Amino acid sequence: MDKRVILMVLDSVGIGQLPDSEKFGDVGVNTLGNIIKTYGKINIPNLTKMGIGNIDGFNEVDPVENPIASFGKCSEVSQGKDTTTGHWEMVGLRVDKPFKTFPNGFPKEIIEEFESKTGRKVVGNKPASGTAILEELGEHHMKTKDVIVYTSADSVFQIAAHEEVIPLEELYEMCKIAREIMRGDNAVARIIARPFVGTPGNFTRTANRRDFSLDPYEDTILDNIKNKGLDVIAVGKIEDIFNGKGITEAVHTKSNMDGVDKTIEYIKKENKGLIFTNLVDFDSKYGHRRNVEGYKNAIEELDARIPEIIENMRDEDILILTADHGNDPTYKGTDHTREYVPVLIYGKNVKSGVNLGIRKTFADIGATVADILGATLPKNGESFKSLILK
Ligand SMILES: O=P(O)(O)O[C@H]1O[C@H](CO)[C@@H](O)[C@H]1O
Ligand SMILES: [Mn+2]
Ligand SMILES: [Mn+2]
Repeated sequence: MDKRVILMVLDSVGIGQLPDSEKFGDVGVNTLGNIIKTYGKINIPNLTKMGIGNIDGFNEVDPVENPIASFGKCSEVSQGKDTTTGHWEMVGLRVDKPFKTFPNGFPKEIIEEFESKTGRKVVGNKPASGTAILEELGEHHMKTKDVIVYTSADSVFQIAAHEEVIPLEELYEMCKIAREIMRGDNAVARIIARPFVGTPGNFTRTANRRDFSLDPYEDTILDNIKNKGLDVIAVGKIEDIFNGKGITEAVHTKSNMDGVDKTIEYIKKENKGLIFTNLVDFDSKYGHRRNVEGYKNAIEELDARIPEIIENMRDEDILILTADHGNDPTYKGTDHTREYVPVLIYGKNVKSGVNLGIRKTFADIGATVADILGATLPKNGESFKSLILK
């Protein structure tokens, strides 16, 4: 049987400050570590067995004697701490020039162009937390049908609209118009549709969020794997993060647990190559909301599903758990945090207990995946396949 890799990104589950985190305004950040510290201990027996506590410098979980996985952590070299940057680096691209951000909102000309092309007026136009801005402007939007445009510390142009006020299709259409406007000098990493429902004081965002990314500017290992005739199956927001480039099949998800379900469904199916999953609730539902308890519960909930993932794997399958940046819910503000990400690799054909140390770049993961699948290696990153395969 062909080898298959299941690469699962636990969105924002970082494991501690990088040497350059201070430059990003992040001191003492440690998403998983600080959550554990808040409670003394959390219930993650499976991550513990895999060796999360054996990772160099991650001291919030006690190391185990015989971890069932190989373990390590990766540094981010790209100049950013957002989802796009993290995932692109992971598959072999380096983002040397940070994506453009708009800390004072978007220039007047951009808003005017957007208004004239969409036929809708804009309110907001500033950096904001997505839930706070609904409290502030949701009611106004419902009365006037003006759309709420906002940004954040990330390179994003976000459009919020009530699903019963503006049909989803129109919202997605507006995102496509914004995507065309926000290119060249104004190339934001993502345009994001933020539909919501409910009544003033009780608004909730729905799972119909869509991200409209830029194309990765070069081929990644996803293209290399696809070009070999293998499957590249995207679960959750992976398809959006790469704007579909290098992906052969995709499914969107409603929640972390739905993401795990759909990943397991694909593990059970006949396919070969890569199953690439992103579990975004950690980040969007808990990290940005600075909801420590919610984040802790979400990690415990994921941990509890690990045995089921493993039981469904074929002998040739290789599972990699990692993350794309941090989002420490105990830290000030509501933004991502610059952190190391964990790497845990498990499979019947993978050696257990190998310490992969501190890898210089997330791209080591992509290089290793390409190497395992016999695809062209990325320009960046060093494969550690020879260290881990039996
Ligand atoms: O506050 P919300 O809308 O969840 O925004 C968060 O989600 C967006 C994309 O990750 C970023 O802007 C981030 O700040
Ligand atoms: Mn992310
Ligand atoms: Mn985020």
